[in-house]
Amino acid sequence: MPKPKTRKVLCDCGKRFIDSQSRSRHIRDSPLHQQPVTAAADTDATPALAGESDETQALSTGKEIESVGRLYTIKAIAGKGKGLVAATKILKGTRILSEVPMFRVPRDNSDIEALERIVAKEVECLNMDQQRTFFDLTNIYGNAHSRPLGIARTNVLPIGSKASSGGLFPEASRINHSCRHNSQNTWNENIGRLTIHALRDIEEGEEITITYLAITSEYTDRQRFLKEKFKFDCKCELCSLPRAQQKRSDARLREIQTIDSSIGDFFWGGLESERALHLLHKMFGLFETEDIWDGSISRAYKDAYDIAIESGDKPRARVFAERSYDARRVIEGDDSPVTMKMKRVAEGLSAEAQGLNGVDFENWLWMLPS
Ligand SMILES: C[S@@+](CC[C@H](N)C(=O)[O-])C[C@H]1O[C@@H](n2cnc3c(N)ncnc32)[C@H](O)[C@@H]1O
Repeated sequence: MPKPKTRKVLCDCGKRFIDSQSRSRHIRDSPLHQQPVTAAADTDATPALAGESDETQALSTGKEIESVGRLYTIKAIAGKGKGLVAATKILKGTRILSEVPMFRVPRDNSDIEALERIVAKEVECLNMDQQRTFFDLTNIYGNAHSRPLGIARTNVLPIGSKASSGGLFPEASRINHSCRHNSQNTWNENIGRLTIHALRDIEEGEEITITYLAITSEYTDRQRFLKEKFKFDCKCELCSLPRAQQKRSDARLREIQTIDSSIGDFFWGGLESERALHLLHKMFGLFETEDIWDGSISRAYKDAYDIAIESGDKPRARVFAERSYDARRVIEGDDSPVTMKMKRVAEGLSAEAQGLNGVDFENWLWMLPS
């Protein structure tokens, strides 16, 4: 009976888990990882935008809001209220926007009256322009709360490494959801701003989207969650696939989750490192077919790094650490604490030339037969 290893699986929020399955459950269920919200927007409103985001200080131009940096425009989008649309081609890894919040609120909703008081006080402290921006944001809570609280709960985005608070953002809170999102929102503690990065090249005129889902689940689960929490039927590219393709996509997403769960077995001695790497290699293939380019990529490379380190395999660990770092730079930038940490990890391991290239190198890396 192999002796269980004690190495833990680290979540982006800083919590440690005994295996990847527990981490996945935590990501799925924890409010820490829940994304923003909203309701149908009134498309005629013309908000004055706060001038706190450097790339995107905005000018009101009638029904559309143009950004000075010209990376995006805020405009009405059929069936979605307002949203952000690329004003030019945006390359993968570009920081599309970085914003300080208008104000922060605790994400613990257990004492709703206390929360209501906090929000009311924060709104009172905003200047006139900021108040206009705030009150133009959408409110999916109708009369269930006061309007300020409804808006705050609808649009709050996670802040901080533990995401115990959330922020209200003049522009980032306008970003709509897609299950095949092309951008990623991250709180960057080093610069005290929320950043939005392009996960892939985004064409001029294409909508900029993030995901409101903690993990990409199957079609029916996605639809149920988005309807319950965000009050809309998702008709994104993935959700609009013909039924047969939808089923194949669901099967791939299930397989990704199964592999993610089994990787944890390695750390308990229930899976050989070679088998664990083969599974991760398969998962990368599934990511590619499913067009997934988000934090899953850097997390999977980090898992591969952990496996190599646990096996005392520094040459592979170095390559996986570098790849995790590269993937992290794309979604968060060089100045994020997580990226910087991964860079230090990679640099702490010496590079060993394998004398291999292309397919041969990949076969060596993933322990595949040549
Ligand atoms: C945080 S807000 C996004 C900005 C919002 N569209 C606005 O006009 O301010 C989230 C809300 O936008 C709408 N929304 C977001 N993504 C959507 C989508 N893919 N399809 C339809 N509506 C969407 C929903 O009403 C959702 O509750």
